[in-house]
Amino acid sequence: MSLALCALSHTPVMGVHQPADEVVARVEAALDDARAFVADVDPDLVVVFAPDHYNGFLYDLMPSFCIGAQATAIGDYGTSAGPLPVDRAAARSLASAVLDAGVDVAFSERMTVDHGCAQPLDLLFGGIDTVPVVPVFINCVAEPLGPVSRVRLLGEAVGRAAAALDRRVLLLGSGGLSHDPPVPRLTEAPPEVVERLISGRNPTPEERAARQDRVFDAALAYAAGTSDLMPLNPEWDRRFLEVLGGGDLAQLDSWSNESFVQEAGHSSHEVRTWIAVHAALGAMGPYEVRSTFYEAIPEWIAGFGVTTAETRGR
Ligand SMILES: O=C(O)/C=C/C(=O)/C=C/C=C(\O)C(=O)O
Ligand SMILES: [Fe+2]
Repeated sequence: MSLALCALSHTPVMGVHQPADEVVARVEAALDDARAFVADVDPDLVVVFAPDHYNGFLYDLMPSFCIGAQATAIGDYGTSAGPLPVDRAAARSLASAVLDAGVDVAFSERMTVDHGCAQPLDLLFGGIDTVPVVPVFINCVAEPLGPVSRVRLLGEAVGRAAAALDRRVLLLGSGGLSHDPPVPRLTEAPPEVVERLISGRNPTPEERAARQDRVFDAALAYAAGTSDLMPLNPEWDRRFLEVLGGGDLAQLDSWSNESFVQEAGHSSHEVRTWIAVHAALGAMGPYEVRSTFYEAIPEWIAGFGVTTAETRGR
């Protein structure tokens, strides 16, 4: 049995509008480090904690958390499409254990995932179908959200259950850090967008392309300094990473949801996936960060981080 962790930001803009070559090279080097770490861990199961961006989870029924026993990726923003090789027995076992621990996780036999789940698998494994996975959805965009303490408890419960599987498990977190890309919000959107957030599954290719183009255009404006989207907050990002590295995750319980938005943008809630993976790893004892990378990358509207960690003394 072993647990290891990799957490990384995702961005729809990667490969579309690139930052300077030296920035891309630094990101690639960090991803190379992460890939080497993952190759060394040689996981036979990846538990991937990911948000969704109104592709699989909409306001017709929005759970806080959901474990998928079967899942399909839609292939947005150039990420891989198709069925994920979900380990159904492991998914059921994790879901049962998490429920037993008192965390009311939803369970799906038809989960749809988007780039939030597929991009880190593509980046680390070269595809979404190379290693058995269990996808764990964490709602990071659709307000209202529960407190981050619940995310920590979810992570701890998954970590304990994953350790009991007697497998080499990689805990993979996807999202964040500070960023405020143009993801619509129920309370502010015009009626036609509200309807899409409630029941807009399976848009036409044209509708999807228009949505994606809006994000790409927003990234261009953001990089050019002509956007009114909120600035990245590297200072906040570094403070957050420091807390995670230190292992005392309960400190984050006092960070209110409003403070995330005010200091680091609406989509900084995606760091819930980082909290979950660190809590999961920490559930089995103290851990050590093996590598960490951070850079604010306006071209990608992303405080971009990559962290690997494993149980101390492994
Ligand atoms: O316009 C929409 O409905 C959707 C927009 C997105 O999916 C934007 C995604 C942005 C990220 O995933 C990010 O974390 O920056
Ligand atoms: Fe995202």
